[in-house]
Amino acid sequence: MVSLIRSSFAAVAPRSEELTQLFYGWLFRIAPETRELFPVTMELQRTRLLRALVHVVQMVDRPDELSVFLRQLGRDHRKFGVVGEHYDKVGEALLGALRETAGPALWTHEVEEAWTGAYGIVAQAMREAADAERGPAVWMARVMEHRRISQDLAVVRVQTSQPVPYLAGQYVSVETPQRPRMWRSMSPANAPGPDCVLEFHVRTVPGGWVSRAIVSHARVGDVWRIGPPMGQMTLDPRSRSDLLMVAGGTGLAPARAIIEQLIIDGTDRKVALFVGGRSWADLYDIEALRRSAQENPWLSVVPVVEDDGRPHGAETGTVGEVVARYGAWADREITVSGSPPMVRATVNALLDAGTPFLNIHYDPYHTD
Ligand SMILES: NC(=O)C1=CN([C@@H]2O[C@H](COP(=O)(O)OP(=O)(O)OC[C@H]3O[C@@H](n4cnc5c(N)ncnc54)[C@H](O)[C@@H]3O)[C@@H](O)[C@H]2O)C=CC1
Repeated sequence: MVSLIRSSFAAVAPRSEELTQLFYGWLFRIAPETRELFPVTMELQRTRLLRALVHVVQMVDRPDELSVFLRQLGRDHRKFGVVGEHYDKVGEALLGALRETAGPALWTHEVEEAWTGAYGIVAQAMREAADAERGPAVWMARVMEHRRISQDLAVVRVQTSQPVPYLAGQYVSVETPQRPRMWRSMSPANAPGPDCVLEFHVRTVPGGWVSRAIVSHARVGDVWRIGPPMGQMTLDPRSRSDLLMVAGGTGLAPARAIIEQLIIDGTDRKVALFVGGRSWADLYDIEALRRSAQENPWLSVVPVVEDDGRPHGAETGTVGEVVARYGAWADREITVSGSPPMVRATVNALLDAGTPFLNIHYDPYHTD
């Protein structure tokens, strides 16, 4: 089943635009009521289905991780008001769109059976997790601070009335009043605490409807909706290994949350944090990080910039290149967070340096 899914998906992937248009067209035809679950403009939404599909296909031979991801996704979809029968309609639309995009030569009976079986497993895992969940589908959060760090970057702190049950390093989805129904992933930059405060670091991304609205227009008093925690880039409570964290830009947020958690736990694990920016000005939190390294001898912080950073004591290059120059870090548990190209480049540089793949943790994280 795995190889049939992979090979047929590889064949339709170059026509992803056609596939997603067909899928949504099909879905809204057979289940018109689902249209109102999506934003008014579908432009950005289209790529999201495909990304989720790619992610599932990539993990299909790693059932444990896939199952955690699907259960989180199922719980997350409760916030949309997704109900059981929507899963059947989505399956029908997905298979129909795949069949039409693939064409009869590729879409054999065996391929159809493989996809039907795989979709059944995915939908069942999501539904079961959603049905079993007793906690809230969303948390209401009030913006209590909006600090504009630069033209394109803001730090926003929100407070929920109930604790959001996340672990340091995880991310949540967020919806703001400026952009209804446009949910975006964001990693809290702080460890969970009794004050129910979550801190987010938001940089405007090109064409970023939500990120620009947050940086420029979010106000104290706004009420955001927060979805349940997602992601597997968390501390393994059984592990005693030292850590290496590689963070690019605002990908610093989850690394910062993990460091805060280690401080709370009174760790004795050594932690090396490589924090990258394109230029020195991008390393918006470097002073606080350096102070933290002075106070906590187990923490070392290495700033990395792409342009010549020597005057500031920064290393030069992309953060992945620089970290791999130090060797394989084979005895460390490793987290990588940042833009998808940065994560890809960093993981590849580490693998080339000889790092065991299983030591590297990262999440499928997109902000658009
Ligand atoms: N859990 C996670 O993984 C999180 C990810 N993010 C993501 O992090 C990103 C941060 O973006 P910005 O702050 O604009 O930082 P940025 O895109 O300017 O990247 C800064 C760092 O990443 C490296 N980098 C960027 N593109 C690269 C490439 N193609 N190959 C190799 N290295 C590359 C740069 O050399 C620099 O060290 C956003 O895409 C955001 O969605 C943010 C929070 C959490």
